[in-house]
Amino acid sequence: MDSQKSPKETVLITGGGGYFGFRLGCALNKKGAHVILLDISSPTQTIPEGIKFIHGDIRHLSDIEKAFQDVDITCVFHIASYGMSGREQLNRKLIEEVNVRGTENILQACWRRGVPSLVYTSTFNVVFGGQVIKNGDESLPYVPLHLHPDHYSRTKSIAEKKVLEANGTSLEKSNGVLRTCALRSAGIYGPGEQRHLPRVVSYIERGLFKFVFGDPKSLVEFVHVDNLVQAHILASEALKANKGYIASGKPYFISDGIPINNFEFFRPLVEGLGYSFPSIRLPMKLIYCFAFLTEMAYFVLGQLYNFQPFLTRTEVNKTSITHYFSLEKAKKELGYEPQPFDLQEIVEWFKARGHGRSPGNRDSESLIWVGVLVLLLVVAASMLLSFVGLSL
Ligand SMILES: NC(=O)c1ccc[n+]([C@@H]2O[C@H](COP(=O)([O-])OP(=O)(O)OC[C@H]3O[C@@H](n4cnc5c(N)ncnc54)[C@H](O)[C@@H]3O)[C@@H](O)[C@H]2O)c1
Repeated sequence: MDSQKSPKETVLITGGGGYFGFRLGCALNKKGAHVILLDISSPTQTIPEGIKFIHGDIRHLSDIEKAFQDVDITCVFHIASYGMSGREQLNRKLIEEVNVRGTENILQACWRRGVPSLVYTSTFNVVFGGQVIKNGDESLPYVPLHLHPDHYSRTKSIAEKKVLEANGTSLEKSNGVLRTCALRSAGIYGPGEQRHLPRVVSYIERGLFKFVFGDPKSLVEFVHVDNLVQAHILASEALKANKGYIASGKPYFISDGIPINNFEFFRPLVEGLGYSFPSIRLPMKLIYCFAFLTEMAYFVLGQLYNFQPFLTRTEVNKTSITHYFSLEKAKKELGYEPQPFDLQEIVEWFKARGHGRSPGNRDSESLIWVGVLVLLLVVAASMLLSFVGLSL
């Protein structure tokens, strides 16, 4: 989206009401593009002038077609998704409808309306299924669908394949073809992020962040929202003739390029908010059993009370098994250069909203939660011991 060359381009962002989609929309708007955000939820922030928000559900082709009508869209950024974390991970039907059927609908609309390019926001999970990966590259195979530990990752993988297979297919309204690529993102962070950070902060504040787990040497990766924005803008450029369509039909891994232990990544946030970083480390297998229990509890009790499961098994894998990837291909072909960021701006963001420890703010609620947590850990430990006993 080079403002010098193409100031009047129109882009459509599915999931543009969400954290990343909105940030991308604002960046593209600043660069001079006309931006349309399509989402079932409005952005939580004020929509800047020049950006149009359309309320629509990607599960319904008619909603998408309304958003596409009367404009010549040059690029679709397909970001909308469902089921990434917490209790959402357990709603298989909705996950499939949004991630798979929604993606099929978006492709349909691109073909019918002659949209020449589509950038899909994918995830590391399409190749990570709980196995150790060190400096993996794009030649890694997809995780076989039946081996995915969760439906979100499985459906993101199906959707990514559909998007990449659509590369080079004919458009109905013109002689051109659709060009597509996929950016496989690490875990996203940044000020105002709503999916992971508030949950982490609520655990810290409720006194539940009392232990870490897994091997301290395990390494994972994150991506600052603005690095991911940069990568998406570069990817859309790399689907154009003047860049030799270099990204056509390809996936790229995108992260900050700094493998780090998951819990160490959050240390500046914990300490910056005035809390002590936990000194207890529990075995990963115990936490995996514990996550299984919390998922079971959600299946049984979630109908009556829609609470947030403390952790899911996928989250245990994602946080404690080494998996990080090379950025070589994204750097070489897209010109991606991740900028350095730290968590200080996030600490400030939370403090400005009244978070952070004040002396003596431990209350009875946090003691109750700690009690529940300990009880579940004891049950998980006895389950683990009986599994070990059975397998001996
Ligand atoms: N957050 C992460 O750590 C992470 C990691 C890897 C990949 N990703 C991918 O990045 C993208 C953005 O993630 P995010 O953290 O900004 O998520 P988000 O939840 O903030 O944004 C997703 C948006 O999609 C919208 N949406 C859901 N169902 C929809 C539907 N049926 N129709 C229209 N819109 C719908 C939601 O309302 C939401 O605004 C997703 O594709 C996700 O799979 C995220």
